[in-house]
Amino acid sequence: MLTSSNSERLTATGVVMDFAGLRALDNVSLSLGRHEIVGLIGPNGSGKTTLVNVLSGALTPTAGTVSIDAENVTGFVPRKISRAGLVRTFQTVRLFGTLSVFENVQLGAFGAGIRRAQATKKANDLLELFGIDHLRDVLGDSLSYGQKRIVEILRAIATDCNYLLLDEPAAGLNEEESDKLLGQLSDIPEQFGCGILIIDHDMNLIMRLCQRLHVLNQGKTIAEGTPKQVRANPTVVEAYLGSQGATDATEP
Ligand SMILES: Nc1ncnc2c1ncn2[C@@H]1O[C@H](COP(=O)(O)OP(=O)(O)OP(=O)(O)O)[C@@H](O)[C@H]1O
Repeated sequence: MLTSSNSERLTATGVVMDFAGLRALDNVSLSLGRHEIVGLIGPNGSGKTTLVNVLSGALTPTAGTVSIDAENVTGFVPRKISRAGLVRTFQTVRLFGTLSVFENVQLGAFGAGIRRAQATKKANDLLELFGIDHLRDVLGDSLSYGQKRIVEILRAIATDCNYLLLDEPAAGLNEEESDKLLGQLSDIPEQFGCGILIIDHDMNLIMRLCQRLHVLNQGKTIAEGTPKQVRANPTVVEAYLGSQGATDATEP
């Protein structure tokens, strides 16, 4: 695994997020390099999506800072955050249903200010690389759920982002689709210099895909480490994984 210098990292430091009396995030610090995949896991309501919302500019934290490549971007609106190199996907897929797969991916590049010729090449290359060239002219609305997920991810990569936040990309996928997604995601950091922060409840996917895990419970970080370390952590097993998850999930 390549390592990123400090100036090439997404970093959250001491993030606090309060919602009218509820502390959804309590002093959370996390960092992501451009050449790694980090998993953000924890039980329902532990603050995972809130943290992604803070990182991507949808929420301004009550306290703490977010920086991208050493630039303090705390409180920046999502558009400015994406210009700084961070793009996210959502729990519910947001594709343009009446546009083709190719057009959806190309639009991602246009949105980032990439010119037509280069955007077209980029979309063509990505469809080929991810083995969905045959779906090029299929409309977004006609895709299977798993196909929509991957097109959404390609649309994000087409922006030339350096940090990709994926919120439950495997939700609703069957085992075969989830395995396919694993293969498609695992090369992205090395191939595109784009680090991935992934939230998912599919522990089989998370444990095999991620180099590091960050575990939240009730808004607090309860563990950080490799999948192996996290799986062996009794606090995490008690709060989230349970004995079933701890033994079922495998890593390479
Ligand atoms: N906009 C909001 N207003 C008030 N409370 C909120 C808001 N967004 C989140 N919360 C609360 O903050 C806490 C953390 O929620 P969050 O959605 O971040 O958890 P999560 O770990 O992503 O959960 P899940 O795995 O179910 O998606 C929850 O108690 C939730 O109800």
